[in-house]
Amino acid sequence: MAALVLFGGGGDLAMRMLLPSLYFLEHDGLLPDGLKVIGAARSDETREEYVAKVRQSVEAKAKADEAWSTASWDRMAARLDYLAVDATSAESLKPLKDKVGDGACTSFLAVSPSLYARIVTAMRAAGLAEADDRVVLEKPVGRDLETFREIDDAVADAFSEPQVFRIDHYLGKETVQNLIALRFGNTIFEPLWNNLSIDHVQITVGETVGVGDRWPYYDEYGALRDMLQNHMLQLLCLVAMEPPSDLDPDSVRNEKVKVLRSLRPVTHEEAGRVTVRGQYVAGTVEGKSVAGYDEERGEDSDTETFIAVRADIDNWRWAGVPFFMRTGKRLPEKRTEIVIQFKPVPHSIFHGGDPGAVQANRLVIALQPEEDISLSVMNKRPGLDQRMRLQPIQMSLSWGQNDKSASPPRRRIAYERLLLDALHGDSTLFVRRDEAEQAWKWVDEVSEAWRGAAFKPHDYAAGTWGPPEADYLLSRTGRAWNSGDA
Ligand SMILES: NC(=O)C1=CN([C@@H]2O[C@H](COP(=O)(O)OP(=O)(O)OC[C@H]3O[C@@H](n4cnc5c(N)ncnc54)[C@H](OP(=O)(O)O)[C@@H]3O)[C@@H](O)[C@H]2O)C=CC1
Ligand SMILES: O=C1O[C@H](COP(=O)(O)O)[C@@H](O)[C@H](O)[C@H]1O
Repeated sequence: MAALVLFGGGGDLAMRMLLPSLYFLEHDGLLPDGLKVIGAARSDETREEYVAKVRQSVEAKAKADEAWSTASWDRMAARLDYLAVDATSAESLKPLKDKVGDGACTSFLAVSPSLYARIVTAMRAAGLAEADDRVVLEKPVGRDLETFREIDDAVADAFSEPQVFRIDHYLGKETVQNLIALRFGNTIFEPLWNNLSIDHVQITVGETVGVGDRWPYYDEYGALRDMLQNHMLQLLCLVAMEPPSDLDPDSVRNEKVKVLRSLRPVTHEEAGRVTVRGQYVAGTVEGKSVAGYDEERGEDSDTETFIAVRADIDNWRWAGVPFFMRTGKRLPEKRTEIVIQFKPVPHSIFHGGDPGAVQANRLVIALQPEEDISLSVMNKRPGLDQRMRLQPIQMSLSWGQNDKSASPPRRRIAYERLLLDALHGDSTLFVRRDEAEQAWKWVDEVSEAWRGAAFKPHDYAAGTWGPPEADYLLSRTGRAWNSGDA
């Protein structure tokens, strides 16, 4: 790969995530030899101004991670270039093509998705969509199945599917990949990974941040389209998919598509029972008073900033196993986790005295704030009690737990893995067109089921775990969300 072009190279995503990721890859000697990195946006800046801006952002992040080295930065700076372009105009992109030269080019569209169709059309006319070139698209592509198809048709006119890399940055997170290792690199879990042993699955993505200045985008999308359509359904797929025959992109993605196709549609009649919408009002988060969503936006809105859903997967493995998902802004904690709740023992021999003496096993795959995989198992409480007493203990299955002397590897930005894979042409951790279509189809059904006043979002105070209805979603089935205390 000769060049990586960052359209929107001066924007928030590029400055906070992409360029620091490229620096870390450079620091670890992982960038391809000779790769040029070209920022491209409309702002009229010189190369020197752009490089200085990038340095500021990268240095702060690298120093915080104790990975700053001027030698690494000098190598990275030598690759950097900038060109002022209007990426929607083929004429404007011609000088960019000259800068890229004849080698293969990967273009990352870190711009508003509303520009994607026009940009890829212009790229094609400017010679930036040749057979060896690739394009990386940020989510959300479209707002529903129809708009996804409109944009993706334009992409498909310029690039063939193997050249298209649709990013879902959750797939670049280390623990998400570790889930694949856990499931398919061990024999002990797979025989239990079905409706005979698993009671239910929970996926929580809790954020303390509010929507703030992002409301022009967010108000049109809401939590359903911003988080559930992509990150959360991807996590669900990785938990629920059948073992692929290998790790080839199509083998993995074929299995994920099968899961998405097996999701039971949410009907208008069922929506009140299996979905909960919420919107934060003023409250307190991490000790600070914060405004409600409507106040941030400046007028009333029916956009949900919280969603909880019960999804059912209609296939042999998962029949009768609900997947509960919830995500929201202004929740009490930044906590992202997958909980696999196993069934209780069929008959307890440990009775009397201890209420709930035998607790069912629980596998918690934590992605944030810490990465960890832990399994709760029952253990004898030490002592000479006449009746044997049990207690749950947490077995950590994470890296480094057995070697306390080893310092853990730096926690990588999810984009490091994904940028590297895109540069190498490996699309295993990227979303294929039919996968995105299936996810939109299910999400469109949910959105359609919400028609009518009954489905306006419930208020929840900022700093709480959403409206009480989200707890009823589980409690009415005799279950409860993981409190995260264990
Ligand atoms: N920020 C984040 O954390 C996340 C962002 N995303 C997605 O990433 C994408 C970018 O988001 P974000 O960085 O926040 O957005 P910003 O608004 O911060 O940046 C957009 C960039 O696009 C450039 N731009 C706009 N129009 C053109 C044009 N016609 N030609 C060339 N460049 C143009 C702007 O620069 P200029 O005005 O100089 O042209 C700017 O650099 C979006 O798709 C977003 O949904 C996804 C997940 C997280
Ligand atoms: O894509 C998005 O993700 C972030 C959450 O990402 P995380 O890696 O910090 O969990 C979310 O805040 C944002 O609204 C959404 O667009």
